[in-house]
Amino acid sequence: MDTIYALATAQGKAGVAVIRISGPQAEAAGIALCGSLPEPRRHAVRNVRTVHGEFLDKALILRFPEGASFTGEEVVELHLHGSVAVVSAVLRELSGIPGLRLAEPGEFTRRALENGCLDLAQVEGLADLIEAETEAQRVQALRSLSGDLGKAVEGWRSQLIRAAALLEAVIDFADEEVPEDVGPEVVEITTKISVSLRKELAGFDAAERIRTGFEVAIIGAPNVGKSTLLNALSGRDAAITSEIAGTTRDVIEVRMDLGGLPVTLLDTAGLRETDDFVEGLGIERAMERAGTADLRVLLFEGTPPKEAVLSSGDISIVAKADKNGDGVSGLTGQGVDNLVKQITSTLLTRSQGAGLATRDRHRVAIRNSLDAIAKASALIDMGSIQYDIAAEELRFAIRQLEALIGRIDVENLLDEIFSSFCLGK
Ligand SMILES: Nc1nc2c(ncn2[C@@H]2O[C@H](COP(=O)(O)OP(=O)(O)OP(=O)(O)O)[C@@H](O)[C@H]2O)c(=O)[nH]1
Ligand SMILES: [Mg+2]
Repeated sequence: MDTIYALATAQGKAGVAVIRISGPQAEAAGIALCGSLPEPRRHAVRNVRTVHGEFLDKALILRFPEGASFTGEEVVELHLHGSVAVVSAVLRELSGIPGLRLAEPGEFTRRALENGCLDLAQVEGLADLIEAETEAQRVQALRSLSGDLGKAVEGWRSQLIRAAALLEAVIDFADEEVPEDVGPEVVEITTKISVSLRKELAGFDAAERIRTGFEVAIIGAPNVGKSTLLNALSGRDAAITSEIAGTTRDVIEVRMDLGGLPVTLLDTAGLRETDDFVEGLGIERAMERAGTADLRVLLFEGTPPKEAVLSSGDISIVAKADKNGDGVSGLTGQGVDNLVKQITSTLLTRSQGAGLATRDRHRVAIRNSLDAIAKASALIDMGSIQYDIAAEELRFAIRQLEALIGRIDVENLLDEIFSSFCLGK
């Protein structure tokens, strides 16, 4: 196993830069650079030098022994001055030590997974935490990182193993005196687990939205002030506005933090019949994105349009409140705070009940597991003659849950998951 190293902090000037070294030669490499290392899990200040004794930097050194580090391996951390020159000098020195090489993106975390320090769902939680930009994302990512999904899966798994074993015991005794019927006990287990799995599925949409963000589309007729409102909501001049109807063509996206929720606001082309080819394309895009958005804010003047594009929970609001009385005005800011509150509370309601399953991969595994458990229950109802097939279904359900946390069958997933990690993580 190679010893790997990388800059763990961001590139560029900073107060501190941390270089992390992990693997069987981490301590030897640390000693080569620093002369000596602190006690395990303690820190010490050392002069970092080249092998020829040239002084590179004065640094804080941390050492974690094998079995008590993030990766599970020997780890040495060099907390250097956050200088581009210092970092490149130390990296250059490390590259010259035989047996050491630069880590690939996510490789430290990959080793943590391989050494059983984290399960796959925790690895995904860590990736989410690093990506997190809002409070709701931070809280959810920390929950994933804590291993709650793994614990839940372990519970379901051990009960399903028991259920399958009960069925298999009956099969093994088939020619002998028939033991007490295990059907009712197995069905009790599968029913209980199905309820839990269904609850996880129910919380998936909210959790997934918190992870990737909600989309809110501003729609309405041309010239009602959609782009002006987007600019007012986002606090910047993101979209072109003009008195010419049909100004906006492409969908303009602005990322925002609303009450801790990640939200992408969409400004769209004004909806109307048009002979203008390009405007027509814009309207098609507007309809499409508005259709898939989580929430639509319909701006209108005069009588409220009976728009088929709206679904329940959507917001329609009078535009240009400065002229029309009630409603919202992107121009003067009137009613903007209220609209923000309304959007935020709608989305907060939808983000309630977020579950532990945050990715489509989780949803599919839970769905497959549930389906197999349902099949098993139906087979058990048909009598002990079907117990062997029912047990097979349960074994399939167990494997789906095992894949969920990376116990089995995940080699092909790893490259994809780790490709989203940055260098040094
Ligand atoms: N009085 C008033 N004028 C507004 C308000 N919002 C926008 N306007 C004006 O209305 C015109 C159209 O504004 P836009 O924001 O470009 O309208 P839009 O809905 O994006 O229009 P399209 O992109 O063509 O669909 C501009 O001249 C704005 O200055 C408002 O709240 N009050
Ligand atoms: Mg516009």
